Amino acid sequence: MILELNNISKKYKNKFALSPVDLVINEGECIVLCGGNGAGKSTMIKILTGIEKSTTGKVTFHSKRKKSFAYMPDSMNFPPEFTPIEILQYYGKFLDVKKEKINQVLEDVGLWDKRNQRVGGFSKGMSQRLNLAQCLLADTDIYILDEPTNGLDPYWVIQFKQVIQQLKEQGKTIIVSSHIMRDAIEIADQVLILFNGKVKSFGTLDQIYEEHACESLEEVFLSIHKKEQAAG
Ligand SMILES: Nc1ncnc2c1ncn2[C@@H]1O[C@H](COP(=O)(O)OP(=O)(O)OP(=O)(O)O)[C@@H](O)[C@H]1O
Repeated sequence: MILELNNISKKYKNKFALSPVDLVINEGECIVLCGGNGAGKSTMIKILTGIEKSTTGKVTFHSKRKKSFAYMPDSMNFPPEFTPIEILQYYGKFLDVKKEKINQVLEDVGLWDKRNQRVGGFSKGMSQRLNLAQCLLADTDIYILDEPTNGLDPYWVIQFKQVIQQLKEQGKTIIVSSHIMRDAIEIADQVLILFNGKVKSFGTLDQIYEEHACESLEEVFLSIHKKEQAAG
């Protein structure tokens, strides 16, 4: 196991954004946190990364590295007057990253040709790819990505999935949040389904389909939705 959540919960005022959850994540797996708007995906990610303090419980990283995870937030406001290369060099200094790695990451996210352009003129998708690039700079065991495919066009969604595949081949652990079920189907080893701050399922797609007697994630979501509505 590389990451452990024990009795993690988050309450804002009187409402649970995340009801208490225990979770074990194994090394080398890609976990997709799936759920609709307000399900608790970002809350869980923020607790994992330490951005938010949990109301109860403890997160334990079992990585032996100094930097135990890299993080891609759902959006980043990069200083508009800087260029991708300047921004990645800045991050690279803290991470002790070599120039070659910065160049490689810029290639991987398709920003090599734009490396000297000011990011103030970037589209949402280009900024999101730079956001992914800053996350990929770190050589670490766990990559935590919050809605990484947001704003990406279909070509870059496919490229993103290839980047994830490469990380998996290197034995990295990846935690991705997404409300796009196709993302989960294509990249997840295990899917965690959140609904109204509650973990409704955690397992492989086959396990989840069996548990809910469904044949697709869409059906699983509809079935959870119906049950929750019926329960009031
Ligand atoms: N800082 C906050 N203060 C109060 N409530 C919050 C705060 N952050 C999140 N919430 C609430 O917690 C719940 C879960 O929100 P969260 O952002 O984790 O959902 P999400 O699954 O990431 O949704 P989305 O796909 O819409 O981004 C929501 O009801 C949200 O309104």
